[in-house]
Parts: sequence; structure tokens; C-alpha cells
Amino acid sequence: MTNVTADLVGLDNLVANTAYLKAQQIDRTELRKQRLTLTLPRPKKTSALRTAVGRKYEPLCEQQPIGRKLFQQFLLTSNPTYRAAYEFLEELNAWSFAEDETKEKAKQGILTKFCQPESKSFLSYLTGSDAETCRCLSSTNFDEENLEQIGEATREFLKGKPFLEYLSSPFFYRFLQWKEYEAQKITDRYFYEFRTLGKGGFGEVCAVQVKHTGQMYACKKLDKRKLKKKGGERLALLEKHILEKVNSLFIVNLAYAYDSKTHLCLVMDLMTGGDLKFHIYHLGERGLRMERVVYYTAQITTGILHLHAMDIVYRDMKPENVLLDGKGQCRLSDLGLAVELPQGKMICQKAGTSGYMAPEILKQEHYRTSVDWWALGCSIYEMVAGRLPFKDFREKVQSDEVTRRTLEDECKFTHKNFDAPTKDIVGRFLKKRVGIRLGCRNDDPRNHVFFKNISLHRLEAGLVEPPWVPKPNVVYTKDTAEFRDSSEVKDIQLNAKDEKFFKEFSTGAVSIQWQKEIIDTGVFDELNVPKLDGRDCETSWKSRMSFSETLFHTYIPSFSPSPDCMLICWTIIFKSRDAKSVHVKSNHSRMDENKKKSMLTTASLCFVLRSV
Ligand SMILES: Nc1ncnc2c1ncn2[C@@H]1O[C@H](COP(=O)(O)OP(=O)(O)OP(=O)(O)O)[C@@H](O)[C@H]1O
Repeated sequence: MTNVTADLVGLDNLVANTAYLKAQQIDRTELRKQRLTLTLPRPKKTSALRTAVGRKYEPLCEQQPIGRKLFQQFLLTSNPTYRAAYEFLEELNAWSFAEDETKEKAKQGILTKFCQPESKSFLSYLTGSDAETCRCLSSTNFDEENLEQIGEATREFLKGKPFLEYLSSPFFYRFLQWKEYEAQKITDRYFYEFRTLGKGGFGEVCAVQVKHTGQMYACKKLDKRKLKKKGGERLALLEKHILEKVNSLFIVNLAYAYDSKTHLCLVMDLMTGGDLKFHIYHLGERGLRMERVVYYTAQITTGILHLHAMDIVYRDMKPENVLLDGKGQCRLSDLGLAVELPQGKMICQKAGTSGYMAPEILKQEHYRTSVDWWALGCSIYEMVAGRLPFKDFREKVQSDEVTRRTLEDECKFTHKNFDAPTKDIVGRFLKKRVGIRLGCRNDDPRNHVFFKNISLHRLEAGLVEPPWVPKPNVVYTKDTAEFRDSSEVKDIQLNAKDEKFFKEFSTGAVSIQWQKEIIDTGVFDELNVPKLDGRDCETSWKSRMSFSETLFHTYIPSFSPSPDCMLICWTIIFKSRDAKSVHVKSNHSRMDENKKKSMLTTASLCFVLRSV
């Protein structure tokens, strides 16, 4: 390369990096202005949607983030008992994650607020032994078992009458509006595109940003023609299907799947901190500090357990596939080799990367999830020593020889950084016999002494501080020029069958991730304001009341107008045309002075709200 060309390449990279880093510093005020014209659609297909979303409590009120928020808003505004149930679950959750003094304070708070019959938030809906446990709860028996019992009883209570009432409330109507919005068609015009972050077998991975929320993602683009040429369609669909199913803090989650003219696109969590291989070999000394090794291994193990709980075997565990996010937490990525295990059966298929493949794969025996624990053993070894247990750093060796060593040799711990717990855990993961390997006998490897300094409960909730945080102004990947790919596939024609497959792949937004994005970027709060359009609201008397309540709760939580005022308020908002008519109405009505005053206050507020 001449100097001039090299300079230009360097300049290209600099520009690409600057644009990419700048995009991550989102100007929320600017975005909010651009979103002023956005409104929630009316659920035209209401009946279809109502059936599609089902009427089950868990998916509607617990799993879907927007569903959860709206159900919470419903509970908070409905009646004091529902409110108490909701607040109890919230405070119970806070207590379970708190530590030291904060935990003690949370405990005392729960005891006085919810367990004293004279308190207005007393859990009066509990019956039988649950009520007894609640009444007898004190500082001495305040333990997980008792709280679990009351928590479970509270959830059961919420699944009953409160849930049924929610389904016919305006809050659920609002949920259907969000579902309608979620079902929009996704195309490449939905995103801005930034620099390439990596290269895969069928195309590149680049950074993208959702135009109207500012959310950054990584987009894995699979070239349609290349896929067809190499027969990769089935695998791509399988990867998408598995990614769509997982929802874990420790696995890269899928947010959108769509197609452009030339590519199938998987839009996933953006991991800006680089992969662990890059950290082991390219930053300073080879290998990682032990604190980092333990932290990453705990997160990786939690991710693997999540996959195994769904009968999915990962099959490509290696540091290169573990990516760090901007905070320094890690996630498993590239589920291209993952498979769903047939129930109760084993599989026998050679898959994985040389150096990380378990003896049972190399011997072409049947296996289930054991292979991931072997590969994790190799990965911990590599994080500590900067080499693999059966292959040295940069050693030029045939894969047959790596296979021989894996099957015959014992793992040696010569590197100075191996302490006793690390040797022990690696040794247990690298047992050649599956029957005695760590993780393979329904045991949880996280109980090993290697993890003694990590609170797994807090780790699972993403609350343990990472030992290392990426610098916000550094791009932890190779220069863009290194990913340049000029190979084009011209000899492949796409036909109707291919189009059918592309359609099957392009399912748009993935519910949970999309809803998280809407909440995290503030769009939920902006658009969830009740729009003052009476036709949007169901017309039963009760719905009108509750809709007005929502309105007030949203804008002026401290103000609670009387039921009379609510109904008048509804009429004013939806029926009358202007301020004059309200005043005429109020002047002509035969109300006592207090009522009139209250109505006028309400009416004035409504007009203020109408103009918001
Ligand atoms: N979510 C992400 N955030 C940031 N970078 C990513 C992300 N996913 C992938 N990359 C980068 O893109 C590269 C290729 O991605 P990936 O490994 O998923 O593709 P692939 O086609 O499965 O590759 P391979 O053929 O190596 O298996 C990764 O090595 C990583 O550097």
C-alpha cells in the first residue's frame, strides 16, 4: 500500500469511528422534538390482536415490559388494596437485592407498612395460612421462605379479579395500541447505519441506530445470494429462531429480524467493548486478571445455564464469541452452531472450533449439553494463561494433533496465575468422562468455590459492578479496512421459493426487546400520555371513569377528583367543543357550591391537559 492510500484508509477509519462514537452520545431532547408527531395507532385489528396476545397473566403482565408497566399503572390507580399488593411486590424485590443497612431498612419498611393490621397498606386480601404468616411476620422470622409464601399468594391474588378488571380497562386498550405499533413493518429505512464491527461467514456486522428512538444495535447482515450459494438458509433461520427465544442478560438478544433487497438482517444488542479474545491477546499482557476471569466466567456460566434450561446446546463456547458491552458486562454471541435438543434424546454431529471441542464430539459419540462445559473449561484456561490447554499460543499444529492431545493428554497448569480454585474448576470441566464432568450431573457449576466472592443473586440481576469498564471513546475492534469484502455473488438468481423463505425470516420487531427499547429510550412515557380522543376509549361508564383517573394520575398524581368530577371531566374532554360550553354547563347546573368549585377546577385542568 502506498503512503497516500494508507493515509486515506486511516482517514476513512477515523471518520467511521467518529460518527459511530458520536451516535452513541444520543441527544434525547433533539429526538423528542422529532417524535412530537408520533402517535399511537388505534388498534384497528382489535379483535385479532386481542386473540393474538392471549389473555394469560404471565405473558401479559409479567413478561412483556410494556404490559407489565400498564398493569402496574392500573393497580396503582384502581383501589388501595391493589395498590398495596403492587407496592408489596416492589418492596419485596428491592429487599431481596439490597445489602447491609439498606436491606435492614427495607425489612423494617415491609413489616410496618404491610404486616400491621392497622396500616392502610395491610395485605388484607391474604387468607388462611398466608394471612397468618403475614400477621406473624417479625424481625426474627423475616426469611426468604415466609416472604416467598406471601409473595406467591400476592401474585395469585393479582391473577384473579385485578387481572380480569385490567382486561376491560383502558390500560389494556392502551396495551393493544402498543401491540399494534409493535407490529409495524421494519425495513432498512428504520435505521441509520454506521461502521463495520466485524465480519462473519455470510456478510458483515455493522452498528446501526433506530432513527426515532436513538437506540444503538449491531446488525448482522447475511448476503441473500451467498446464503443461497452455500446452502446456509436453514442455519440462518435456526440461528434466528434460537436468538428470538432467548431473553437473558448474558446472551446477545435479538431485537429485529428483517430483510433488505440484498440481505437478511439480525439486529442485536450492540456490544461496544470488544470480544474476550481481543482482550486476552491484543491489550497489554496475554491473559486477564483473575478478578476479570471469575466475573466473566460467572456471567458466561449463567448464560450457558439459560440456554441449557431451554434444551439448547451452544456448541461454540470460546472467548472470541463472548462480547463485552459498554459497561463491561459480557454476553454470549454467535448462536450459529446452537441447536435445540430433541426431548430426551442425544445428538451426534461434529460441530465446534478446534481446540475447544470435547472428547465426545471428537470421537463422534452422542452428546447433549456436556460439550459446553468442556469448552468453558478450555476458555477459563485461555483467559488465565493466554493459550489453550492443548494448543500453545500461535502454535502451528494440525487439528488432528489437537484432537490426539485432547483425547490422550492430561491438562497441565504451568502458568503462574493458576491458583488452587482455578486449577480445580478447570480440571473438573476438563474431565474426559462426561459422567464426572462439572455441570453434567444436574449440578450448578456456580456453587464451586471459584465463585465464592460473587453474589450470584445480584449477578443474575446485572447488579454486580464489572471489574473493568471499557473507555467510552475507544473503538474496541479492528480498523474498518480489515473487514472490507469485495467478493460478490453474481451467478445466483433468487426465485419465488427464496422470497418465501425471506418472508418467513423477516418477522420484524421481537416483542420483549422492542418493548424494552421503547421504555429505556423514554418513548413509552412520551406516548403513553392518554390522548384526549373519546373514540379511543371504550364507552362503558366504568371505562370512562377509569380513563379519566388515568389522565389525572398521569398528569397530576396528587390530585384525586371525586367520581362526579370524573364523569363530568370525561364529558368535557370528549364531548364538548370549547371552553365556553363548559362554563355554560357549570353555570347552569344545580350543584352545591363546593361541587361546582371542584367541577370547575377539574374542567380547567382538563383544558390545560387538552392543550398539552
Ligand atoms: N452484537 C454485536 N455487537 C458488536 N459486535 C458484534 C456483535 N455480533 C458480532 N459482532 C462482531 O462481528 C463478528 C462476526 O459476528 P458473528 O461471529 O456473529 O458472525 P458469524 O457469521 O457467525 O461468524 P463466523 O463465521 O466467524 O462464525 C464478531 O466476531 C464480532 O466481532
